[in-house]
Amino acid sequence: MSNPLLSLNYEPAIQALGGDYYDEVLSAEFPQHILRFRNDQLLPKIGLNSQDVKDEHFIEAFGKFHCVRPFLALRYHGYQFGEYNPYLGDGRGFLYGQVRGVDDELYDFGTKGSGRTPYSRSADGRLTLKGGVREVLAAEILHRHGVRTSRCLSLIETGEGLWRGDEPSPTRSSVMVRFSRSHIRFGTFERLHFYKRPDLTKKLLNHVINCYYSNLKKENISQKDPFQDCYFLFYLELVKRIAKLVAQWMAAGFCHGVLNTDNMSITGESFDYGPYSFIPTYNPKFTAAYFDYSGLYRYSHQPLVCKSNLQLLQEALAAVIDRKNMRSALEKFDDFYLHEYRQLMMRRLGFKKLAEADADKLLQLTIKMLTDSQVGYHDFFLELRQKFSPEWRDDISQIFADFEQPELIDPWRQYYYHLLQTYSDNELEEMTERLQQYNPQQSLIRPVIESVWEAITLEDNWQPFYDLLQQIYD
Ligand SMILES: Nc1ncnc2c1ncn2[C@@H]1O[C@H](COP(=O)(O)OP(=O)(O)OP(=O)(O)O)[C@@H](O)[C@H]1O
Ligand SMILES: [Mg+2]
Repeated sequence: MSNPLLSLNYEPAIQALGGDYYDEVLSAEFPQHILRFRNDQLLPKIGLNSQDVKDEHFIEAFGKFHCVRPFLALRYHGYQFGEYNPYLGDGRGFLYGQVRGVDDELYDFGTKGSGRTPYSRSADGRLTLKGGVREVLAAEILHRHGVRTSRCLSLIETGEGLWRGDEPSPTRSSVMVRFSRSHIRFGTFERLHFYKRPDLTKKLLNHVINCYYSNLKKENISQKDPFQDCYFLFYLELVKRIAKLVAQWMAAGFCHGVLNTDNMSITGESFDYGPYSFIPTYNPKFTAAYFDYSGLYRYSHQPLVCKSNLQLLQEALAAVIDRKNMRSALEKFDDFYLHEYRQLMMRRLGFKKLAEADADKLLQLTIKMLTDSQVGYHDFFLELRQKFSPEWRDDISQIFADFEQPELIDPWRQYYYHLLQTYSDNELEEMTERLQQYNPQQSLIRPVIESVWEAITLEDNWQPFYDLLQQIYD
């Protein structure tokens, strides 16, 4: 039987742009291929039935890379911790192929850990198995939180021993295939600016608008240049998407860890889950990456950093888009962000339509209570989901009745009670449903990941990993 993953109708959209944007590369050959994760939820999105795709098919396509298509290591630069780095690019991955989803949108299969490329510098082109496991888990839980994220399609253990400074070594190896809207990064444009190629910038931007912002084009066709009216709208839409994305991270309690411009997608999708961490308790200074010595990418800095990355991008896009227009678009970032963050936090608290002043007050009291009490960030929302009862409207003493430090929750409790007063029985029922939808059962704080990894590394026991994935979906 032919391999459904190999017989997909691959569209060479990036390849069609020409060789200025990539290098053709080969995959590494691995001593072993053990499929550790396959994402059956993604297969229907590309028109495949999971029963038709066997484990061997994943291994053949995404472990052994039996395929004649050229694999493309994409070229990019980026600002890393504030410093411009012109030595980046896909150093351990490539664009495997692009496919049209059943929703008619274009998707990328991108690898991670598939071998050395011209951009590997002195590194090995590999991904540790732990790194792969962490990325699979982050993407799935962020998806559960409603974050616009890339997801892993497969993770295959590859039987090599890797040496890493941040893992006991030798450590096990893997290769991952990521399913995303696009692997075009802010840094892809920054590189074109660095080489002073406005022609290539414009060509790539037109491609991005065509594929990922096509609604703008339909609404704004002008006679002379069909893109001319879209450029500013594209940047405005990107500002909106990034503001929304960072609000989604903040509400989920997610700290990405490495918000360099090479890790920011031009489609506004979230990706690259390396040293990320979910905050255990509400702490603005929480920093995920051990090498982030100054705390530049700490939890509370994320909106600011994303805004400043958007500002840096203006430099690269100025060859095509009017600077003044981009500046005025970016001025809207804070409003977009606050609007989204407020709304998401209200949903986690069970509310849908609160007046802005009420929402702001409840948000402020929630953050104060979470900060002062240092109750688990995830635990608080999960307990709210589990304990919430329509009876809270009529009896304030039932609201978080057994909270350990009652004086710290009291102002929050009073206000929450006050807000419930106008709610009908029906509305309270809807709140119960909303609390379930927006507050997942499962958390992904570090000890949770470490315990899954411990079972894998000590006993080669993968059951806790599969159980955790199941709990994420529940
Ligand atoms: N083990 C490695 N071998 C070769 N290059 C590497 C390795 N680890 C990181 N790099 C390169 O270092 C740069 C920054 O790495 P970073 O961790 O942000 O990206 P990545 O995780 O490899 O990939 P992606 O951003 O696609 O998730 C990239 O150019 C990346 O390709
Ligand atoms: Mg990266």
